[in-house]
This record gives sequence, C-alpha cells and structure tokens, in this order.
Amino acid sequence: MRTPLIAVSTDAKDFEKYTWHATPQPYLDAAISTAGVLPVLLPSLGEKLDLDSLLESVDGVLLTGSKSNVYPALYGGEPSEENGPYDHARDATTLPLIRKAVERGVPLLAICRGIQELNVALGGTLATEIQEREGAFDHRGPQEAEQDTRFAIRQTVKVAPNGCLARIFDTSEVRVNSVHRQGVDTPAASLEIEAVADDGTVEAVSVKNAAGFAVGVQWHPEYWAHKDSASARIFESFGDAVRRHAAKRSKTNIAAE
Ligand SMILES: N[C@@H](CCC(=O)NCCCC(=O)O)C(=O)O
Repeated sequence: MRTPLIAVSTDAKDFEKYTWHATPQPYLDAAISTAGVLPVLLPSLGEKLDLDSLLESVDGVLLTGSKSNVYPALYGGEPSEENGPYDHARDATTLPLIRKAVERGVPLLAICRGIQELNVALGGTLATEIQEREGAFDHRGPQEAEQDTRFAIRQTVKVAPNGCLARIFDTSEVRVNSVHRQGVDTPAASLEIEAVADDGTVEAVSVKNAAGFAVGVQWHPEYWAHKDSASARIFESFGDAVRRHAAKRSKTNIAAE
C-alpha cells in the first residue's frame, strides 16, 4: 500500500519580500517517523483552495501550533493589538477545512492553535491570557528559553475515563508540555472534553460521534514523539486512523470502478 498523505496547516509569514507558507519541522518529523504518513503542506490561501478536492486526495489533516491567535471576531471576541499576532490567511483556511474534514470523517489531529481552531470552527469560544486567571498555572512555558526547555514536559493532565484518549493512553493521567496563553473557554457543543489540567484548563477534546479520529490537544506531542511514549502514542493512533481511512477509501474506489 502507498504511504497515505496528510494535509498539514501552514502559517502565512512575511519575510524576504514574500509571503511564505510554512510549518515547523517537528510536526513533519513526527508525521513521517511516528505516524508513518507523508505530510503535504497546505498553503493558507483560504477561498482560493478547493478543499473538497483536497479531502478527496488526503487521508488525514494535521493542524499545527503557532504563536498567532485565532482572530477573536470569529468567536464573538474583541480583537486588540496585545491579543495578536493574528494570521487571517490561516484562519480562512483551517476553519472551513476543519468543518469539512469532520463532516467527511477524514482523521484530524489538532495541536495547540489547532485545538483552539477546532473549538472555534465548531462554535466554541476562547479565553486569552489564561495565566492571569485566579488560581491558574502559567501555561506559556519558560519565556525566551531554548526550545528543549520551552517544550519540556512539566505538567500533568487528567484524562477523562472511557474517552478516546483513555483508550490511547490506557492511563488516567499523562505528563505533557505546554506553550500557550489562550485556551478553550466555552467548548463547542459537539466536542467532548478528553483531558483537563489541575487548574481546569481544557487540555484535550474529541468530536462527539465523529466518523473518524478527530482529536485536539492543547500540548505539543510532536516535539517529543521520537522519545516520549505518550507523545508517540498520539501520533501512532493518528497514523493508524489515517491508514484505516486510506484502506476504506481504496476499497470504495475499487468497488466504484
Ligand atoms: N497562540 C496560541 C496558540 C498556542 C500555540 O499553538 N503555541 C505554539 C507556540 C509555538 C512557539 O511559540 O514556538 C496561544 O498562545 O494560546
């Protein structure tokens, strides 16, 4: 069987007089080496993209983290300079992509900004500067530190019993990293909470009654997927779902011929 393709979200970034559509390498490494799938970068070109054709051609979607925040007006919030940076091109691409992937049952793994996009795409809202809430942890990670320190595993999250993450981890708690300042505020009605931090922050969700794997995590399993078993399990499970989807699609295509 051919290696299944997954579409990977990109950030639109201006530098060297061009707009570039880019994604950080750890997501690509984890997709190839741990999930066993072939990542294809999806440019953030919003309405110019034929997402239905894309989703006929790939067997999974991976939404990456990013420093940028989802534009607040998309969930009834107030945009502000402090709340930025924003990436309108990415929002215009990922939000419709999520809705279509969920509708079609294309496996979806949404990481950090990704879980926030998943929540907004399905009608939920986000809270900002969550470290300032009474009793909250600082989920941003050490500022200005080197990458291994910023992405160090330093937080415990409680996994909901009987959910899809409980099946993936087979344990009620998991140690994770954390590099974010926003979080799920009101969860979309179609999302199930799969894990929470000790300060109540939503750490993982899944889409209720999804036709395929549709999971969001607020932490960064891509960063340690090569050496941390819990991080690896998420990418392995996503890879398994992608392969199942590919096998199902190829059976349907053969039957249609
Ligand atoms: N901007 C949002 C999303 C958090 C996120 O995706 N973080 C990844 C950051 C990558 C980096 O800084 O290197 C938030 O802050 O909540």
